[in-house]
Amino acid sequence: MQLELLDRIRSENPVIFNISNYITVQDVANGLNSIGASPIMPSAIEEASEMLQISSGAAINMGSFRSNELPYIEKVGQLANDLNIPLVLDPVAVAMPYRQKVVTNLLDHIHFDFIRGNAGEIAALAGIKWQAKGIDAGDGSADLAEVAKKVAQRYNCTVVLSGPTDYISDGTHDTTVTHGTPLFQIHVGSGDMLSSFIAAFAAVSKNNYFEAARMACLIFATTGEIVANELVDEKPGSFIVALLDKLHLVTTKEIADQITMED
Ligand SMILES: Nc1ncnc2c1ncn2[C@@H]1O[C@H](COP(=O)(O)OP(=O)(O)OP(=O)(O)O)[C@@H](O)[C@H]1O
Ligand SMILES: Cc1ncsc1CCO
Ligand SMILES: [Mg+2]
Repeated sequence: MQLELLDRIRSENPVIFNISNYITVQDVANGLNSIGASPIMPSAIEEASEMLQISSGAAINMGSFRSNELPYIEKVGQLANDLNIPLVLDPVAVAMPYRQKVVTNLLDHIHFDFIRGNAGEIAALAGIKWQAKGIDAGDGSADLAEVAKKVAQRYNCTVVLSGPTDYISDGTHDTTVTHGTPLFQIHVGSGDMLSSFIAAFAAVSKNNYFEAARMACLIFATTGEIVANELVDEKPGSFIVALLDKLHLVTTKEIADQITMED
């Protein structure tokens, strides 16, 4: 278990390029900053190349794209592939038909090293029956480990299917992260933060992308769990502030202690 990837993010301070959604962009930027990475969120196609050349990871979030931005999104994906920069896709609400068409077209032209979504989103990409609900996971009865594995094999990448349990698969290896707190669900953008964190962990992982995904999930979920244990009531506003603070301060020892306490 490479918890030291957290220390490596803090010492290397990798630049992480993001196409974010406009709803949660500030949480994603502050989350990356808190963990020790350096976020950048450009929008002009003319500067995509120079911005990617200074980046060590990239995340594309499909939460609020406009159709006229699709050429920019494709260009960023192609450049990240050409430059060998680890690339994460967050296919927000991809069970909706128009988004499904756009995202599957993107996946046909660009190689994403990671896909991170909730159960409704990853089930939609797997073509498995599931009652998705907009940006939320929705309901269904599929075997989520199998759903994650199917998408990983279909797109030759590492998949993170997040939720109360995170299922991680690269098509060959599978694991789960069982830490976290339900408070993540009452803060819109927790998943968007996790997707950008995967890019930051991948940036310092020396190409061990399965471990990068596992450590991003474990450290994010466990930090949230530590914060939630200190909150008296269910307070979404206080949670995000305390989470950003703790992402900056948490040590690998605290994470190790929290997971051995439960495991
Ligand atoms: N009920 C829960 N208990 C524990 N952890 C949870 C729970 N629900 C979500 N999480 C954690 O929240 C984080 C975000 O995952 P989630 O599946 O909620 O993303 P999402 O649905 O894409 O969110 P959003 O659309 O708001 O960005 C993950 O780290 C996951 O482990
Ligand atoms: C609320 C919302 N709508 C599109 S994206 C988004 C944020 C969660 O990804
Ligand atoms: Mg989401």
